[in-house]
Formats: sequence, structure tokens, C-alpha cells
Amino acid sequence: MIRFEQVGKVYPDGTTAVDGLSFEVAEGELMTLVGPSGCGKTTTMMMVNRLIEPTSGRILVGGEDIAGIDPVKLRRRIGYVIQQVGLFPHRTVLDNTATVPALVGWKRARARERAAELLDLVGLDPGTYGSRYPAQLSGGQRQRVGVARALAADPPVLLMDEPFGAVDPVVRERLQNEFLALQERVRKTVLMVTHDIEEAVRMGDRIAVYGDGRIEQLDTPAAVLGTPATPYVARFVGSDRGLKRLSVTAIEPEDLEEPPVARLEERAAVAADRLRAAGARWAVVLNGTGELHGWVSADALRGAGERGTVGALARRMEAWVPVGAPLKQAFSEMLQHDAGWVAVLDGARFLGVLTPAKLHEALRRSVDADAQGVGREEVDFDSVADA
Ligand SMILES: Nc1ncnc2c1ncn2[C@@H]1O[C@H](COP(=O)(O)OP(=O)(O)OP(=O)(O)O)[C@@H](O)[C@H]1O
Repeated sequence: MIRFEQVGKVYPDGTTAVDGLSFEVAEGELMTLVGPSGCGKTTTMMMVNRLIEPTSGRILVGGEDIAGIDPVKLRRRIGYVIQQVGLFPHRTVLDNTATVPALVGWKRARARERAAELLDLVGLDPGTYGSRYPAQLSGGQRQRVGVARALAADPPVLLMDEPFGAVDPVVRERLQNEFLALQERVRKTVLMVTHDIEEAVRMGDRIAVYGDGRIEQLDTPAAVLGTPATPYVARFVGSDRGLKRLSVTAIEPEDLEEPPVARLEERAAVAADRLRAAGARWAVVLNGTGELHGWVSADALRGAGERGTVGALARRMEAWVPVGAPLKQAFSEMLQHDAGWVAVLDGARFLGVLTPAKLHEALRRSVDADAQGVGREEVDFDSVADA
């Protein structure tokens, strides 16, 4: 969708901002550009909507060389979200959001209707916020209006330059999550600049890690964290990349342990036999409809006598995560519940449990898979083991 071919930019004073950039952002892909200050991220992005012209190479959007497209028309096809948001202070939130549809000639009523829809989509009730002015909003709300405005004309491409930079970390995380949920629905082709590796990893389908004016590595978050291509990338992603990797590695059914299962209404002696046969010290307990209730120990079952039920002995344990969730979520649940395992569910169905040992194995598996993918013979497990 966006294709860079050997693109370079030398500013008039002789500064080379970027050099020999070649990459492609696929349709519906969210690519993050990450790197230290001054490495050329913003220059890269602003060349896509021709706010900056490259000095060499060419850029194609939707297969068309943008050098031949009128910049004003081009920008109508490309939504642009920046950190300072740049809302018009004297226009209401609704009118701000309707700016681009109005510019491209939509009737006023239709433009406003569309604006209201978009405000709703970014979590701002148009009835409450539509008639306010930007100064009457919080920083996070202004940022949402910025996203709504960029999406209002339904452009296929979205450029975002530090879009969540100006808000505190809590709001930032919420906006990131909201944007990811939104992106699931609207599937724009997005180029997002950030200097924050955590944000790049959370948001990007792929990450381009910039060195000085060039891309050092362009790959999935898991691959960048698992097998940094150069020592520079390894330093940039940080020595805790094993920990960061927890947030991008999904729990898969093969990672799970399958302890014996007992039912609440079952006789304790029957369950005890099953545990003995399996050589297990505990079992997961499910209720009558197969939902997670908790666990029960082999010792408790053995001491129950003939008439006791599992239900009388079971302990509640509510730590669970959906299959496919990141390992980090499982780890966090374990810590929160002070538990040695967490149940993994597929919808309401119990699949198995993840233990710390299995979690470590799952991390290794994903590092191995990536290492094979990029043909690397040696993988440095140090930071993974630290996790
Ligand atoms: N108009 C300009 N004239 C000369 N040099 C410029 C100009 N704009 C940017 N540069 C230089 O080009 C390089 C890349 O700048 P750019 O703004 O693309 O970096 P960045 O990675 O986005 O940085 P930051 O994270 O700080 O925004 C820097 O060395 C910068 O000083």
C-alpha cells in the first residue's frame, strides 16, 4: 500500500535525514517506526503526504508514484494525526471532526453526521462533547478527537506521529488499547512514529527500528525482541527484551499442562482415585456447566471419607486468561492471585493451565521459531532466562 524505493532526504543545509530507505507497508498493516531522536522517523512519515519532498528515490501509495499526485488531493486520502493534535480552537469538536469531509465537498449535514459517528467510535459521546471547544477537553479527549478527525473522510492510509505522546502513561495505555480495537474494525494502513519501544511493540504488526537515517531491522515485534539483527538493535530494545517479549508472545494450546479435572458435584473418593492414577497432587475443579471453579488438593480428597464431595473441599481460584492472550497477561494474573498456575480458557471451555515452567518453555519456543524464520544459528537466551 505504501512503498518506499531507495528513498533519501538531504535537507538544504546538507543534513542527510534518511538514506536508501526501501520497505513496504501492506494494506491494513500497522507499522511502527521507532528510534532515538533525530534518526529520521518524522522525515520518513512526512514524505508520505508530501509535507517533505524526498531528494532521491520514489514513494508509491496504492501503486501510484506520489510525485505525480497533487499534494492537496493526496492529503485527503491520507489521515494525519500528530502529537499536538492541531485542532481549530474556535471550532466545536463536531466541526473539527467534520473538517475533511466538508473540505472534500460533503454536504454539511452528512459531514456532521459522519463526524458524530466517528466521535462515537473513538469513545466520545457526540451529544456531550460535540458542542464543546477543544480547550474544554482533557488532553486524552483532544487526542481522540484528533484520531476521529483523521478517520472522518475514511482515508485508506493513516499517518500518526507520536499520537499518544502528550498524555500521562495511564491515559496513554488506554488510548493505545482503544486505537488497537478501532484498528481491528477499520483496518487502515498505518504508519506510526514513536520513540518508545514499548509502544512500538504493543502497537505494531511490524516494527522498523531506525538507526541513524536508516532502518536497522524491520520485522515483527517478536522477532525484533527475540533476535535483534544487530548489536545496535539489541541495545535499543533493551536488556529486558525477554520481558518485553512476554507481551508479544501468544499462549498456544501446546504450551499448556493438563492436570486432572474434578467436578464440584463429584464424590471426593472418585476424584482421589483419578488423581492417584495420574500421580497428581492437585486437580482443577470445574462446576456443573464446565466453568472454572478452582482447585482441590490430593491430600484434601484423600481425607474426605466416602460421602464427601469435591465441592466441599475445593478452593476458589479465579485466575484465568483466554487462549491467544499474551504470556504477559498470564504472568500478571499469576502474580495478582499469588498463584502457581493460571487456567487457560477457550471461550468458557477449560483448555489447561499455564505454569511458570511452561511459560518459560513457551518463550523459548517462540524465540526458536523466530530464529529459524530468519535463519539465525545462535540465539542469545540470557535475557529470556532473566524473564
Ligand atoms: N528542515 C530541516 N533542515 C535541516 N535538517 C533537518 C530538518 N528537519 C529535520 N532535520 C534533521 O534531520 C534529521 C532527522 O530528523 P527527524 O525529525 O526526521 O527525526 P526524528 O527521528 O523524527 O526525531 P524526533 O524523534 O526527535 O522527532 C535530524 O538530524 C534533524 O536535525
